[in-house]
Amino acid sequence: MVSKALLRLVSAVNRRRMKLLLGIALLAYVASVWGNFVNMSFLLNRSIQENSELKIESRIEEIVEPLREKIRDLEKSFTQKYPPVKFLSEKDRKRILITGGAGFVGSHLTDKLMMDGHEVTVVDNFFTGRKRNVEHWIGHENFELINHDVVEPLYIEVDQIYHLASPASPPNYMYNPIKTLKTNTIGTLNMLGLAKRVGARLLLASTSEVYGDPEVHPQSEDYWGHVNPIGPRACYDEGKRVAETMCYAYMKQEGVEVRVARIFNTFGPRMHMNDGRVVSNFILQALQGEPLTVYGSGSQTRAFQYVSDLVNGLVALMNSNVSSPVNLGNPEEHTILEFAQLIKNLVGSGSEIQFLSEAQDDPQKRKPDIKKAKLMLGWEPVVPLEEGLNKAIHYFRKELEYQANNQYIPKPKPARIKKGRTRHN
Ligand SMILES: O=C(O)[C@H]1O[C@H](OP(=O)(O)OP(=O)(O)OC[C@H]2O[C@@H](n3ccc(=O)[nH]c3=O)[C@H](O)[C@@H]2O)[C@H](O)[C@@H](O)[C@@H]1O
Repeated sequence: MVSKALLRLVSAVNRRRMKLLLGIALLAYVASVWGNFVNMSFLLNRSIQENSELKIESRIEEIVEPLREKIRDLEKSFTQKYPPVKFLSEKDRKRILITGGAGFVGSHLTDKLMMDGHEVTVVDNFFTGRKRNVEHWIGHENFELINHDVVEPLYIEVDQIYHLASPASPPNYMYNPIKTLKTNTIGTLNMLGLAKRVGARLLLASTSEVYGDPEVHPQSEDYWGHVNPIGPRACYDEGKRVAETMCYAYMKQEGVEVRVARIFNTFGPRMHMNDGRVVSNFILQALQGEPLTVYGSGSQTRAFQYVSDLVNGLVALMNSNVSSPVNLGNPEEHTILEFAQLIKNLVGSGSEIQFLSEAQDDPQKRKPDIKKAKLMLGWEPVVPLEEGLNKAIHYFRKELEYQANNQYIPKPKPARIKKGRTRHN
């Protein structure tokens, strides 16, 4: 009896223990499944989180990189090195306006006046001028660049005005004759009006073209010229002639101080690749192994001056007391054919010479008489032709490389008038 009762007691205890053990095992199982689940979802969450963090990081990088680049550019512009500039006292420093200051001649004049220590304001409508020509001054405290067309009035305070704004290459000025006329007439009136208002001295960049196809050789300042008033060049030739007339009307009637430079053929770095004048055309053609295009027989003559000589002449004239017109040019005269051969040799090019039809009203002979400039300004050109040409060749070689890297090589422009509607009226 006792033993049975004992057995029952033991088995009851075991059952309870078994139940307890089973309960514990179940709990342990549930806990482990739960643990795995928590672990897995933790890992899953972490990878999702890491993934989206990566995405956010790369998005931030995308946004921030251009900003970083801007900061680098800004830092560069703060530390930009300008060409050396002289210090001028308040009394000697002038406020100078150069219209067409981003063009070929204008940008070299800008360099000289900036380096001499003056405050220079360049006004340009960028028809033939380019920002690249003056970009090395942008940000300098003495320099200002204004995108403005002189056909509209301009109100600024200046002491001197170099009025150069006008296309100067035949294909460019014939491209839109009405605009060329407006620039040289209304533009000059506006600048003379400004000179009158602020008491500034104005130098007009006139041209050897006022002598037209000359019947006097060489041309001195007292020659009145031989211009076809209705020919394709008239918009420029007559535009410049009336610009000279306006200068002397303002001088006589309003007491404006004027200077008139009659500029003969000029060449040098920063001529536009597409300029169309003979020097840039021949050099580009020779460098690219293309035929050198001679218009007519090539027996017509020109005398070429290097741009730095011209710039020195312009500054000397502006600061002189000579108010009558002065020729600025290099009297070394060559036929265009001789010139083609010289450029071919200097470039070392195998290009052929191709004779094309003659340009209408092309002056047959041109050579400046520069006695007046020598006597009254103490000025004469000093850069030998070949030295200047080598500099221009070096410049155009670099320009071709630059253009090739930018996938664009313009062909020299022929001196032909474009048909159809033109821009810039
Ligand atoms: O270079 C300049 O300073 C002058 O250029 C031009 O006068 P132009 O003498 O006709 O200038 P180019 O177009 O360079 O022509 C010079 C001669 O070369 C000839 N030429 C031009 C380009 C060409 O590819 N081939 C060629 O034989 C022309 O027919 C002309 O007889 C402008 O009309 C003047 O205002 C300006 O002062």
